Amino acid sequence: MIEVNNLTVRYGKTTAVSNVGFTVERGEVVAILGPNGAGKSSIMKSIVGIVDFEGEIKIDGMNANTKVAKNLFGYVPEEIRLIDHLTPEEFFSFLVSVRKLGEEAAKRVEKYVRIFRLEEQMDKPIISLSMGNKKKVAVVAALLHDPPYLLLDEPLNGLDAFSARVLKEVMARKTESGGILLSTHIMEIAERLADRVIILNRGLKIAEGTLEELKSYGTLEEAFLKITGQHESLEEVISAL
Ligand SMILES: Nc1ncnc2c1ncn2[C@@H]1O[C@H](COP(=O)(O)OP(=O)(O)OP(=O)(O)O)[C@@H](O)[C@H]1O
Repeated sequence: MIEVNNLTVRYGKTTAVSNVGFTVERGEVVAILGPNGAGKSSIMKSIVGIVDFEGEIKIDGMNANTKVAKNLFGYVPEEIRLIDHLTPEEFFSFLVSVRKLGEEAAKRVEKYVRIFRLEEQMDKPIISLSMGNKKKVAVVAALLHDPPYLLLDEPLNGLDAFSARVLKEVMARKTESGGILLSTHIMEIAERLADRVIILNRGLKIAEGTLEELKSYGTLEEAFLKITGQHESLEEVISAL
C-alpha cells in the first residue's frame, strides 16, 4: 500500500500541496483529478522523492525515500526527461545495469519494446524521437524492474490510440497484484480507469470517493466542476460565447 499522510509541498512562498492524505491499495487504480496547477504532479514528485515535502509517505510500510521502497514503484513523469544522447537500447541497458537487474529484466524490455512497437526506434538517439515515442520509452523504463506500484502522471498524453490501449491493458494486469496512482485532468480517463478518485484544487484535497459516490453529482465532469467551484463560472463563459 502507498500511504500519504499530511503531505505539504512548498516552492518558496507557493504552497503547491496542503496537508493531503490518501492511500493506494494493491488491486486498485486511484486517479488524482484537478485543474492545472492543482498540485497533482507535486504529489507524484513527493512520492518519488524529487521534491522536498513535509509529511509522511510510506510504501508497503517503508519510508518512501529508502532504496528498498524506491524499487517498489515505477514512475512516468508528465515531462519526460531521459538521457537524450543515448538510444533507447543503450538507455534500457544502462538501467538494467545500474539497478543490477538480471536476464528477466532484459527479457521484459524486449517484450515491452515489441508490444509498444518501439523496435524501429531502438538505435536512434532519444533526442530525435517523437514525443509519443519518448513517452513509450519512459513507460518501458518504469516497467522494466516489474514494480508492484506505478505512478503515472498524465499517462496517456501523447500516446497514439494503439499504445494508449496497450498501456491500459498493462495497467489492468498490474492491478492484479499491485496498485496504480495516476494523475489526469481528463474526466474520461478517470472514469474509464479509476476505482477511486481524489479531487484536488489549489493544493487541497476537496473530495475523494468511488466513481459511484461522486456520480451523485451527475457525470464525473459535473461532479468535478461543482466540487471545484467552477460550474457557475463555466456557465457564464459558455453563455457569453
Ligand atoms: N519547480 C517549481 N517552482 C515553483 N513553483 C512550482 C514548481 N513546480 C510547481 N510549482 C507550482 O506549484 C503548483 C502546483 O503545480 P503542479 O505541477 O504540481 O500542478 P498540476 O496539478 O500537476 O498541474 P498541471 O495539470 O498543469 O500539470 C502550481 O502553482 C505551480 O506553479
